[in-house]
Amino acid sequence: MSGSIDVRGLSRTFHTTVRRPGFTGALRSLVNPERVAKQAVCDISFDVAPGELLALLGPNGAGKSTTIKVLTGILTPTSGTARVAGVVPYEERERNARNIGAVFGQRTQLWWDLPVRESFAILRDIYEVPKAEHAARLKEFDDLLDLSSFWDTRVRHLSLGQRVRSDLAAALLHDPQVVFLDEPTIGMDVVVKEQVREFLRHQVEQRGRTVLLTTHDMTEVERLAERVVLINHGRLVLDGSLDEIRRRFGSTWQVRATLADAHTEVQPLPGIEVLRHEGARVVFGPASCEGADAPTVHQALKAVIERYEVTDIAIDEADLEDVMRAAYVHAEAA
Ligand SMILES: Nc1ncnc2c1ncn2[C@@H]1O[C@H](COP(=O)(O)OP(=O)(O)OP(=O)(O)O)[C@@H](O)[C@H]1O
Repeated sequence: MSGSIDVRGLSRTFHTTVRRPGFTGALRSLVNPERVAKQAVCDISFDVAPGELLALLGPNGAGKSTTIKVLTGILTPTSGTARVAGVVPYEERERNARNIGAVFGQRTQLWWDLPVRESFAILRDIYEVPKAEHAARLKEFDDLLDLSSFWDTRVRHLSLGQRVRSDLAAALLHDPQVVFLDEPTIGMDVVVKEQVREFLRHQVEQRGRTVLLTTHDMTEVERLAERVVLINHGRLVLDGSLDEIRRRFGSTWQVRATLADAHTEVQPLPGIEVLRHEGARVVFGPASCEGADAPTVHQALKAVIERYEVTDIAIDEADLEDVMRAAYVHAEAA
């Protein structure tokens, strides 16, 4: 389907040669190489609807980049299938390249020794974008990303933030339906990060582009994504909206209460534990971080106020960083 991503039972194994230590080890490795298999992605399935922004999350080495490399046609899967805008990326790389744009935050697809604007012109010719359309799009991107202040500079002299903004523009100049972004704002300052996020929001909300994003930045996830897919050790462990994930793993709240009478005997409440108790100060938390019975922070607040006479009460809600940490811990234990 136009603009959609469809991944079914995708697996990718890498075979590498282990280098034995020392000089004799190196010689033995040369004569009798020891091969090990690493399953980077294992039987994952998910889809992204046209016009949706999905965040693909997971700890280091989880298999996110490998997945993106398959979807951009750089890698062939060991088994399973992938379709991007109706095209099998690793079978029809050129056709896929016309439908997609990709930014790998750590690398550039621009010509190192050319000024940015010349790289844009080369890409215009490669993708056969009409001149007027190219100029109009460049103007639109300049308004959002402030490119003209540095687009006559050679790529090798750009700062990281300038380079990634240029890469983003370059990836989208041929107006692809699907955009892959692998840690696009890594190492950027907060102002540039926000500029890039605003640009991406525009691409999704105004231009209806489909975006698959990997990031370790939870603020980015919170600002941009409605749905996330979490992978761990190459396996998909979670696929849901941010709201669902918060409901499931976000019960790491604490309710801090000051009791009117410091001698009150404090007992746990249904689904609520006493985490700390010193004189009049009591900290309550969820008895379990999962399950349908775990009370929400608001239910806990109500329960504490109904049960105890308090002179002061405050809540600390879990932020997305805590929620994802709980989800990772759950994935690790599964
Ligand atoms: N070309 C390769 N050859 C051998 N192993 C590889 C290759 N590429 C990736 N791997 C391994 O596959 C696993 C998944 O790597 P991948 O780069 O997909 O993870 P990631 O989720 O993107 O991690 P990060 O968040 O650190 O970027 C890792 O264990 C990695 O070492």
